[in-house]
Amino acid sequence: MTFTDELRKENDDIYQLIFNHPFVQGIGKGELPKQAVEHYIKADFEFLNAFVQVYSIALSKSTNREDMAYFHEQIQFTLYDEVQPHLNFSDYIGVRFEDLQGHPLPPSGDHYIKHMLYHANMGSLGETLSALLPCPWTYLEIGQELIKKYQPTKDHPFYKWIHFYAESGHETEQMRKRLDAFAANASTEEKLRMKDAFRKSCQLELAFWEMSYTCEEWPSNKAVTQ
Ligand SMILES: Cc1ncc(CO)c(N)n1
Repeated sequence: MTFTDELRKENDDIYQLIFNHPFVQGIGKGELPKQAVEHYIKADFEFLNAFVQVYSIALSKSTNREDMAYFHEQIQFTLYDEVQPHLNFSDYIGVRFEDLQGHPLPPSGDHYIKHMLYHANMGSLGETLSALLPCPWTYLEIGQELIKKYQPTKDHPFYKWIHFYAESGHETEQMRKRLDAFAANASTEEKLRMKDAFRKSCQLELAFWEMSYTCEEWPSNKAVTQ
């Protein structure tokens, strides 16, 4: 069993909670509260900006061209290709994508990007990849699970979103291969840090869906029971 096989197995509890989350099931059913989708897009736009920054930190720590080319490609994918699923969601709520940009991240999303930035700044490249991997991996499996369960046709409102991620296997494969290579040379302590970073990112993926579904806000007189 590879290191990433182990990670997947140890975190199956969180993967299942993600698949069963009402936001994710709502994507499959093609029925979601518009406010939740709006909350998601606003947060995810900022989240993906932070993702690009994390890749850039990783790129700056790379010592060979192959790793540099890899992080460069991933930055391009996030900046240009991942706009498609956002456009699918913004079409659904009938709001221009441009109007959903520049909004501060709610607490769970903020926690998630700071978790990734922490590992990117304080840890090794292996640790950084461990914090990043649940992003492509959980979305790939969400896409695959939703196709299996709902078999969406072209007239499904989230057909493009579901197919985009169900067909993003290359992203996960590439990241797993790199992380497995780093893990092969990592000490026991570093592998423990990698496992901790991976599990917390799985948990923060789940928290991100919940944040969107409940339209989570920073505590204030609006968001706190008086
Ligand atoms: C929060 C989150 N995780 C993963 C992805 C997929 O890259 C995304 N777009 N947003």
